[in-house]
Amino acid sequence: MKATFEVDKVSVSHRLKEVDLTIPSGRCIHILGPNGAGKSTLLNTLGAIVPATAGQVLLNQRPIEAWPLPVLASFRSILAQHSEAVFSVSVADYLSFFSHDEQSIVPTMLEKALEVGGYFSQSINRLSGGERQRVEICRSLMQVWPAIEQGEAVLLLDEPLQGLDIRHQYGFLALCTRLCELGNTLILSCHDISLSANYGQDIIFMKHGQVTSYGAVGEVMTAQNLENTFDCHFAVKERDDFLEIQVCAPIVG
Ligand SMILES: Nc1ncnc2c1ncn2[C@@H]1O[C@H](COP(=O)(O)OP(=O)(O)OP(=O)(O)O)[C@@H](O)[C@H]1O
Repeated sequence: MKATFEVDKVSVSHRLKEVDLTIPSGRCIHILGPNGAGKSTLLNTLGAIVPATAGQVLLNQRPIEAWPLPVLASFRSILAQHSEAVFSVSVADYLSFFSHDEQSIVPTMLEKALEVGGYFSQSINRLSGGERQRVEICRSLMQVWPAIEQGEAVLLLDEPLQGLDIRHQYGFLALCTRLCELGNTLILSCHDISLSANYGQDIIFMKHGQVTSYGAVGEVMTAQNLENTFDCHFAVKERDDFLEIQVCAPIVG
């Protein structure tokens, strides 16, 4: 079963305004927009955490609120922007709650990208912000790992790159590409425009609770769209396979 979203004129009071989107399965979609644009709200509405006050979200033609929670939880995972406090358990114990494998706690593909094995004996509450974020990304993916292996997962990640050092940012983005190649659908919010330009397949630009532009990176990653979204001057240059994004200055007045 491949996951497809149809978002039909979805509003959430004072937070989202008449959002229309069709999101096919197997894509790696980055949501970009300034603070307060509605990125987290959109992710939470797609994930059935925040209900729409008008319009409808369909997941595989079925209203999102009509999915039984245990079924939804078997293939849809959410990484929240701020992780909840956890009891003082070791990282190994924490992750083992979400493990589907008796041989090793963390799947090899995740360990290669996130390198959490070195923290197994440490208490989760004593990790640095970035270390904790890697553990939380790992947890969110392990939660639906059988669906990921089948290429049927929907991964909704709110600012997953937050706090990651450069090595783990690139490791994680390469992992995202691999997960989408398997057929999984990945939707994440991000504040690093250059990384999104080069690692996202599709971009959703948001501002003031509305989607201002949505499409393949090559079509929508234009200086005009960036300026409209962020109120800054931009230069976009294509170099070989690489899109170079320069922020020149905020638009004044
Ligand atoms: N629980 C809530 N109840 C009411 N309004 C909220 C709630 N959470 C967020 N908002 C408001 O909704 C708007 C969109 O917030 P949202 O968190 O979706 O933005 P965002 O694009 O994810 O921002 P950021 O980049 O700062 O994380 C903001 O104006 C915010 O103040």
